[in-house]
Amino acid sequence: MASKTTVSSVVGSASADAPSAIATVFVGTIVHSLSLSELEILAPGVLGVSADGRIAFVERLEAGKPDDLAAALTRHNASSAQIRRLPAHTLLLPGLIDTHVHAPQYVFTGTGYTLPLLSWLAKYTFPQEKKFASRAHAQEMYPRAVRRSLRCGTTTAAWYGTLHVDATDVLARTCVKTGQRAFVGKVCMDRNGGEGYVEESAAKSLIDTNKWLDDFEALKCGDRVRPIVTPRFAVSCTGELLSGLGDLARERGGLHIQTHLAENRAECAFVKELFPASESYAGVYRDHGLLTPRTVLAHCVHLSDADRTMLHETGAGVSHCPVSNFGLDSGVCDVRALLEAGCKVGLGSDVAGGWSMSIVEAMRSAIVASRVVGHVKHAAATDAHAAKNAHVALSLAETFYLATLGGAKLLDIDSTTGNFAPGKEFDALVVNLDAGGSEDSGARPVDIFDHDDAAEMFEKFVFISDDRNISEVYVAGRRVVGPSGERVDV
Ligand SMILES: O=c1[nH]c(=O)c2nc[nH]c2[nH]1
Repeated sequence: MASKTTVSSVVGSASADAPSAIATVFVGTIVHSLSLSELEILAPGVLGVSADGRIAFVERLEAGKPDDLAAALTRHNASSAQIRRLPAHTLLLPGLIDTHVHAPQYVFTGTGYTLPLLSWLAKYTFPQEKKFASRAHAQEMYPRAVRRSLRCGTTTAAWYGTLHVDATDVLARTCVKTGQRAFVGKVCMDRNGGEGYVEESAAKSLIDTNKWLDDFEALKCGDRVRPIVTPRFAVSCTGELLSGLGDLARERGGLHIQTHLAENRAECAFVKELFPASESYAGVYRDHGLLTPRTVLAHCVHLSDADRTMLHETGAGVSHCPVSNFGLDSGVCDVRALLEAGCKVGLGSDVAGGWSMSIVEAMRSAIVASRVVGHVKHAAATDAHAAKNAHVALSLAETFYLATLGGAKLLDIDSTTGNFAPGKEFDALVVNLDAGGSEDSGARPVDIFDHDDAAEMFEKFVFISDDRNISEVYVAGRRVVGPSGERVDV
């Protein structure tokens, strides 16, 4: 499809230049995270986006005082900007961040949830991933996965591809073309793969990874789509490959790294057999130079206190994937313990271990998972005092932080995205809570009533909305999903 940028699809276009004029001003209910515990609800609020796609200002307006908006526009030199008044029952939110998702697995999402991890990999995952040896297959499937992710409001994704250099190149190009902010990884594995789905040696895997990184540089897609070094997990990588990838990430200027850690008990036992000299599964990655402040570790369900301390001390962070942890019956991650240990945490859909691309679904499941952890601890507590202090479940504000600013911190892009702090790029969702049908059709995912205030509308977004409610998606000021859900070609 031909490249097309319409005036209405761009509220600005991010560049590194000096601040530019304010192009668009949104007026309505604005919600974003200031920190783990602070959710700011501006009802009403006003947010200005510069012509360069960055957030120029965001502030509260005094309800019922129209002069307040005029004063804000004058103060910010925005009187000639386009004003977008958001209707009632509409929220302006920062874009969602999926810190762990497998693009080739999109094709079998929703199937296979009767098998545990290692059998599931053998039966579903490796046979499907193998098909991406064909570039044509990748060209057909990857746009579907990335568009679905954008449609669910994911403005940044950390994608796993497959072993194949060519197909992973297609994935990166798809992210560039569709406008999603992304990290894209060529998967590496030199043992314990499926039939015909394993690299012949550590050396070959490293040669291919270097080639893929060289190709990536040649794409010249700037910072918005970046490579991420991707050893699949310790089960499928020899020590030689793990160390080689750790060295490569360091030598190439501190590249991001992603892998899986301690998802399932059988997997943990297997890793113990494969790496008897390491202190723990987390220790395997540390011993091979893979725990850095730019490392994203998916799952982390079965960790000890010492492992959590190790993650905190190395700066490596966790992608919490609750939907997948339920889907593959892997266990329940204690996110509170990770946060208390000072670990960075974001949310991951982990399609297709997870059955949904939606980080909103991940938020709901994160709340449920955290409550389950609390009940289990409560039941195990030996006295009433211990039971009372057993656990504090994740709050709504904390969970939204994990889905946005927490994910940005985990990926080390929080100076660019994650909330609406001035200077960041405008990655945002317009959420229409009236979407899906007429008021009396019974077809709406969300029904808003007169008694619902802004906080309650936001709570309904988290607990009962679906992708029909996400009417517009912006990345760096560019609209990548349109008002009625159509894709804007970029
Ligand atoms: O949920 C998961 N999905 C995967 O593809 C995978 N590979 C290793 N470990 C994994 N866990």
